[in-house]
Amino acid sequence: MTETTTLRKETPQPQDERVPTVIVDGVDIVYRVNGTGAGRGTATAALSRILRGRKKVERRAGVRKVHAVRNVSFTAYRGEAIGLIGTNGSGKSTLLKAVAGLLPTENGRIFTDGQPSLLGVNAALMNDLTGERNVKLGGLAMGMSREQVRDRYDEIVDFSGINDKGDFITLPMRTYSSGMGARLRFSIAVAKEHDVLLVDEALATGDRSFQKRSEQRIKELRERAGTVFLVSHSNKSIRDTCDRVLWLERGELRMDGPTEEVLAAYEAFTNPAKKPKSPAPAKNATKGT
Ligand SMILES: Nc1ncnc2c1ncn2[C@@H]1O[C@H](COP(=O)(O)OP(=O)(O)OP(=O)(O)O)[C@@H](O)[C@H]1O
Repeated sequence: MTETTTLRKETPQPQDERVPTVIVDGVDIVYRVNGTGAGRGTATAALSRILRGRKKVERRAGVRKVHAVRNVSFTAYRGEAIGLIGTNGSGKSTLLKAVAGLLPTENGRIFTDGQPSLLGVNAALMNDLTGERNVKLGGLAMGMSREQVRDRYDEIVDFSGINDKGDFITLPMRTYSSGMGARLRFSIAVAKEHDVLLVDEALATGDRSFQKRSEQRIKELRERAGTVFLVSHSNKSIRDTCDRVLWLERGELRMDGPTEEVLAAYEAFTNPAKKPKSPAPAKNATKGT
């Protein structure tokens, strides 16, 4: 189970002492996918899963396991912006959801300081309500008071740029393009200060000027002592926003270090043609992945 606990030390620490905000300790995450076993999806099958041992039921029902995150450990500190990179299906979103407390861990533990907030491009706003109603309800849902929402409303709408091309904020969200919807979700989420903010690809959806504003906002959030995690396939966004990068591949943590160092290794991995010239590998050498 994901645990939330206070990590601040009781005794006063020197100013430059780093304060851990997220500790991920030997974490494995496994999805279970129902296969072709009889009765799958029925109420009876669900009841029998509860009543019988998990392993036996899994075998009978043809449950397949997907081991999405494997023995991952790291510590994040207050004030850090950490990029999560890796090829498709490497476990980035899964790890982020687990840090947010939305997925249980199979092994290992996750400790967080404060309540992490996960901002994904699919974060739920209500399509039939106007942008205006969504800003208000979204703000309240994040724990802002009515006054705070009222005070910040114009700022949120301006930041989103939704009204740049006309009065769209009073139209239902279903009339927005996917980029506009993502921008509004991001703008609502960053209106509040977060202890730990988890951003899943949100930056990649906006246009360049929105990306610039988002990067600036992430920097401000960091300066106000939060920790930001950013999952992105845009190496440029990661470079512009993060000072540390975790590289996941096939669920394993391949590298954890300064942005430039990790990105250089990742770029060499994803685009070997660009690798700096090195001596030709010996014939029959095993290819690493
Ligand atoms: N709900 C799910 N049920 C079963 N398997 C899942 C589920 N979600 C993800 N997976 C599997 O877990 C693995 C990691 O997926 P995840 O979405 O975390 O990767 P990712 O690095 O975020 O990928 P991408 O860059 O494509 O968004 C993949 O093999 C994927 O198929």
